[in-house]
Amino acid sequence: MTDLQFVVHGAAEVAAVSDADDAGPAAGLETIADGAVAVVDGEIAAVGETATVTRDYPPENAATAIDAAGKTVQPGFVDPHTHAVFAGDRSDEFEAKLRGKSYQEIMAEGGGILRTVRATREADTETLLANLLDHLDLMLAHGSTTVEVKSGYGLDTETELRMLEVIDRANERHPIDLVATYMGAHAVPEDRDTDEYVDEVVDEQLPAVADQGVAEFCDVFCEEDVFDVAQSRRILEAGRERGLSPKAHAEEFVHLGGTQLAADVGATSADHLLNATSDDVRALIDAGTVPVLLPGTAFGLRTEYADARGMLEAGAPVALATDFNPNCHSHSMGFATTLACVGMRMTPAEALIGATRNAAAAIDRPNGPGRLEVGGPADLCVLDAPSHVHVPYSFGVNRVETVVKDGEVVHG
Ligand SMILES: N=CN[C@@H](CCC(=O)O)C(=O)O
Ligand SMILES: [Zn+2]
Repeated sequence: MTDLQFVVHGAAEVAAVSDADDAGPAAGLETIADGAVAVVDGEIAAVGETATVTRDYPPENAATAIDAAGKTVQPGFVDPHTHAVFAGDRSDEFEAKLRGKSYQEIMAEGGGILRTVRATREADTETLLANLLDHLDLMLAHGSTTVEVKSGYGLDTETELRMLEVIDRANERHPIDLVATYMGAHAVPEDRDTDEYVDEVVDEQLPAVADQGVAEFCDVFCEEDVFDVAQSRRILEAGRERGLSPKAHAEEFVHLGGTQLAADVGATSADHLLNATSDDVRALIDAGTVPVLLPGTAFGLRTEYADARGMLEAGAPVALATDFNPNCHSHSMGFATTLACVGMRMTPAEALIGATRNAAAAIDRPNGPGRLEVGGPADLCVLDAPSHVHVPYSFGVNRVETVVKDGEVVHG
């Protein structure tokens, strides 16, 4: 006996995302007018026109039914790049940047990441957990149902482990599925030699993280005046030997070679890519490494955006993320899609695919979240808007009305 858990019906549009049968950046998106979705035992049992779906799955038999007249049903967003565990407030740096200070100048003065490191080390674990849960509540309200979270504001074994423990505990009690990334190589701690710190990451932090089994990925900030390509390679290879899949922050401020490195080490994703070249993009495609673009970061720093169009036209599965962190204070994947469209000339359909299915690929979830298809997990949003286009179109407004995780209403 199966339980009809949830039916949403009469939707102006169901934006069904699945694997792409054809080539093309938005392939795999099917929009169904007067659509419906039925969920049985946490899995999507039917997607299609309301008349067809409700014949087999009558809403009156469902534990929960939503009449979605005038509304859109789409997959829950997958946010594959955040730094959401931290303490402290850097809103004054936002003002300093508006007055003309650069991110690197702030960092060189001991602000930026290192300032958040000081605040995070001083914060107790319960405070870090409460902060993360607050951020996750906002992300859920904006339609994210799976979120990657990095450590990297500890930069010592004890605090890095505490951050990862906080992610693990939040994952236990929050509806959002969390994916943990260890990023001890997010910055070089104050008054430390970089090579010595890389030794610590490789010989002390990584083994401790791997022993605890609290992270799936290992990330590194491969950037001028942070970790160079050789240091980044050492860390990512050491992580891989200990079972952590590589990721890299690459070509954010200068072109250093982090993208080629990500491809070389078989990274799951290479992120930022503001200064990546077409050869870099080719290397990512050949290696099966997903490019993750973070348009909120470029927007907040008032820099050029990454070349999303060039990547899409080369055939890359461009993913989008918020990059939520104290320097990029947006919890909203919807806003990321607006910036992707307006700032990077992606279409709303490409942005939806980038924020769902491609984003799931960027955290190595190729068959689960970020899709709305029969047999997939019932993670979806109902938008108070008549089509998926209204998400990027309605900038500054959250169109997410209801969020469903595993067939249960968890928001709205
Ligand atoms: N660029 C490096 N790391 C973060 C910023 C972290 C911070 O400034 O606190 C990012 O991906 O944007
Ligand atoms: Zn980042």
